[in-house]
Amino acid sequence: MENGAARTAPAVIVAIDGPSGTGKSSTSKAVAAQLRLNYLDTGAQYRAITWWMVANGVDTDDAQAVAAAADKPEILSGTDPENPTITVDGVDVAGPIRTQEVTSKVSAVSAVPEIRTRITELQRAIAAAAVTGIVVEGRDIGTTVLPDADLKIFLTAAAEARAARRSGELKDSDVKATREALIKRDAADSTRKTSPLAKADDAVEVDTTDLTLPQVIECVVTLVEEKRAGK
Ligand SMILES: Nc1ncnc2c1ncn2[C@@H]1O[C@H](COP(=O)(O)OP(=O)(O)OP(=O)(O)O)[C@@H](O)[C@H]1O
Ligand SMILES: Nc1ccn([C@H]2C[C@H](O)[C@@H](COP(=O)(O)O)O2)c(=O)n1
Repeated sequence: MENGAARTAPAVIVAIDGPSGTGKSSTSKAVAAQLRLNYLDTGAQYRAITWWMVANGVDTDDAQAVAAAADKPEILSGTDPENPTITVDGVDVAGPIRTQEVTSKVSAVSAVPEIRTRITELQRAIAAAAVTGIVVEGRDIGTTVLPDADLKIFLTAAAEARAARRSGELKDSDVKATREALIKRDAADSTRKTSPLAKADDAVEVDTTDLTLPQVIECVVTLVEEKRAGK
């Protein structure tokens, strides 16, 4: 180190993609907190714009109506992994975006190209402003939003494991119905024309089916540290 100056790690951009319930949010938040990086939940942004459409009476199955309203709501994401926030026109929507109604409509809204253009712009601006770096999780981060990310991870897990994890979060839930709903949402997200859920060619695939959450976090932290060390 020259002149006793403290060595600072270069900003690192980490993209974490994968189907629903593979552990993207839990892993990304923990990795970002451990490595003092920012964190962005892009699914929350698509949920937030879907919440706004529902709250404002827009028919979410009418792609033209959704496209016409794409620029209307102001969506702000707070990127502290210890306290991620999401507001729409100044309203905290962290709770309302997780309702069954929003979950059932978010794939249709996020398939509309004008919605993707709007949200992708927000995501790139947030990533560009992250001084120390950021972990961004979603479906198309490695392929479309941040194709030059320093590290791309694609998380997978068997549908049974994902449904069991999700059912553990929901009161009175039926694992079979949860599994079917996950598979239906993944199919819609993977087959849409614009920027579908997909693994980037240069992503590292991590199958989390038989791994505990701490094991997945450790695996990703190691991959980031190796990348930073230039290995
Ligand atoms: N490896 C794991 N083992 C057991 N449970 C896990 C594991 N990873 C995540 N979970 C749990 O599974 C649930 C879903 O995880 P999480 O929300 O992180 O997934 P996700 O991929 O972000 O899902 P979605 O895309 O639907 O938002 C949470 O309750 C989380 O604690
Ligand atoms: N980069 C992204 C992130 C999310 N979506 C869509 C598709 C998902 O079903 C939905 C909700 O995401 P979740 O909160 O479950 O991670 O949002 C997308 O199209 N692209």
